[in-house]
Amino acid sequence: MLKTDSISINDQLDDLINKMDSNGQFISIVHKINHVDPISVFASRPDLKGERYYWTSADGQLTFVGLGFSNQLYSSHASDRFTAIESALQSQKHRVFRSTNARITGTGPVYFGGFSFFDDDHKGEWKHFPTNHFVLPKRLVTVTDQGCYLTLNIWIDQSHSVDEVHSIIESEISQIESVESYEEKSMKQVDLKNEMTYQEWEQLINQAIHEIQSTKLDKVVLAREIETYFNQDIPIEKVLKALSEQQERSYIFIMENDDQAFIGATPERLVEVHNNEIQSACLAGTTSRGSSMDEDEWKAIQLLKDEKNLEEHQYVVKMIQEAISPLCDSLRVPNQPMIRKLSKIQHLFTPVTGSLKTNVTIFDALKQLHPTPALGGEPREIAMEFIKQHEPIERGWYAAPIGWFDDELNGEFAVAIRSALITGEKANLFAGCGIVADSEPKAEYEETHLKFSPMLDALGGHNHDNE
Ligand SMILES: C=C(O[C@@H]1C=C(C(=O)O)C=C[C@H]1O)C(=O)O
Ligand SMILES: [Mg+2]
Repeated sequence: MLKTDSISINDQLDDLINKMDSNGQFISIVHKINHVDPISVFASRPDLKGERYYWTSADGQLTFVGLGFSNQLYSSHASDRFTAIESALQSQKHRVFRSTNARITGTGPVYFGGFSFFDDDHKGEWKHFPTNHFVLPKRLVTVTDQGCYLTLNIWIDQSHSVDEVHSIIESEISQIESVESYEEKSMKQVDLKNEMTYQEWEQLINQAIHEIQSTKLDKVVLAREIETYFNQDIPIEKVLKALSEQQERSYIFIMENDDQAFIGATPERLVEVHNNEIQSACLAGTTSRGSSMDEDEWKAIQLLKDEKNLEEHQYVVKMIQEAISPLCDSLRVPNQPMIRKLSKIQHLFTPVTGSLKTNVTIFDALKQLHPTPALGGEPREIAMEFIKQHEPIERGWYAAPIGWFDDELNGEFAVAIRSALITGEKANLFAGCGIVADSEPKAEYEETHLKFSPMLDALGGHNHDNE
């Protein structure tokens, strides 16, 4: 029997089923399980392909695997895609049962998903990633420093017996605890297309620079896309494993919807809220890693004093500070950026921390923050218009907020960069960079090249464009 310290879950369930109204409701049963390997858990259910989610926080302390959808939140045509999700959540009532007395972050009714970059619906490549979409996984495995947990989110009504629910719990636990280690599969890239030639890129960047010099536009982030084809359906587990091994200090994510998967390893936190404490991050300004420790350090020092990169960075700091301060009782922003080193690249980084005013939620913060000038530009509206008019790709969920939240509105969102949309044998990769008055098309092109490389490496692909 599943026991809490005082009364068993069975007694509590019995009570709930007896008193429940005829509509039924979601219940969330949280149980501590033996240690499991999250990638193997993800790979263990190919039958649930199209309904699997994966998330590791950038500090590596929290990993989620979601298998099967129990509930979905979305609202097409909402004027405000962020508040619409918060309202949809409020209309759900969840009841949580725990087999330990502790309330562990990331267990219970946790929703995963994201928003599109622009607020209008898209029709092209991103058919299964609408303006907003969140799922409550049927099975959620949470791996933390304190142990592993299985949450089962199931819908019950008066027709369920306690014994039925109990046997579901037992069989799910034993299935998860007995998953076999994931064995890697191999595949080969067969083709790679650049959606834009270098000449088209150069023209686009020159046009942006011209607007920056002659209008109110200060900065605009422009992206390009490459499309790669493989000799078989891309085994997403393989890409996940490679990203997990190769990318440090990054959020590793997979969101599967129907026959598409959005995957990436992004270093950029947009917002985290935990018990009223808020954290955001300014990440903009880029250089490569050095081939020796000395060269690496030299590049970092150059980046810290490079006017053009500092300008790119400063727009982000100023805007995030202005966006969050009305939501906070207190806010801390260091006045100098530091360096954030990733496997192939280093960035200028300024952390932002604060205490939220009462009744302000993570959705309020998302609404204010997206898109920051690290992904959109400055001023926001002019930059967004420029992107819409001139960038020849569909952004979909690229560079948009993705993440999770729970029933107490704690959660974390990252911006979905260093990412790819996978559809069968095809992977569409995205990479962009901040254009300011002193930008040079060639250097910015090389910067996008660097930003593609972690995802291309994880796929086992290669880029021909500046070889
Ligand atoms: C837009 C991307 O990255 C953003 C742009 C950066 C820059 O131009 O220096 C750095 C980090 C990110 O905020 C991307 O990786 O696609
Ligand atoms: Mg840049």
